[in-house]
Amino acid sequence: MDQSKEQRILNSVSYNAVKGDPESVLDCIDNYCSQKEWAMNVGDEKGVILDKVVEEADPTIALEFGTYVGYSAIRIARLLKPNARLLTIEFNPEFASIAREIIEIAGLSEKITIIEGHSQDIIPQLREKYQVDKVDFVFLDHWKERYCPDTILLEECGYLKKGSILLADNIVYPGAPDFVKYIRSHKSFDCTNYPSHLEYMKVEDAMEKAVYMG
Ligand SMILES: O=C(NCCCOCn1ccc2cnccc21)c1cc(-c2ccc(F)cc2)cc(O)c1O
Ligand SMILES: [Mg+2]
Repeated sequence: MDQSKEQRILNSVSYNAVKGDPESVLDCIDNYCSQKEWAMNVGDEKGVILDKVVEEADPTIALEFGTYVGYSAIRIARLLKPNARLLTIEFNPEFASIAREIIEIAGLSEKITIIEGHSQDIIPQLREKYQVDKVDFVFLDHWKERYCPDTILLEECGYLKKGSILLADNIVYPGAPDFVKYIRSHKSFDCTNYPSHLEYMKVEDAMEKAVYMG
């Protein structure tokens, strides 16, 4: 059976990256996806914005929706302080298993927990099953129509505290108009837009940061 694009990305990382070196894994994925096959990683341009917001948040508990092959999970986890951890949710089992291998190559398996399932089912389980009390940083990069309902669910479940930072990918392309409308009009969120480009393309895109004010 033909290999998937995601399997080919894993092959490239496994062959070219330096084991235990997250930067070399990120560079390998960016090189492969800009030169060989486009893939929906946040990429190196928007990745710099992600880095800056993660550094600003300096999270103890970080949450990500949309693991894919683990690129942004590695980007986030490489910046976390010693006892901090990232929980990342992926609903596609093939993607989850490929991400697990790529994260292992990056040497970040101890800091990252991949949870397989749908965000709407996992979010209510985070407290009991994953000992999560509050979430300091959330990266939204899954189905764009889930950004808004999942933000509401996070708030309703009481995971957001004063200063919790949300960062959403693909605000322009593919776009998340209902999320943007909701978050910018919500009195408890302080929003900032970061214009950028779609990963590996000249197409316009943007990220939106929303700080929860309690
Ligand atoms: O669609 C995208 N991402 C989402 C994947 C599925 O996510 C599903 N998914 C992952 C956890 C999870 C948890 N619960 C439910 C669904 C859950 C996505 C798409 C594009 C894109 C841009 C241009 C194109 F021509 C085609 C595609 C770019 C991006 O940066 C993206 O992030
Ligand atoms: Mg994205």
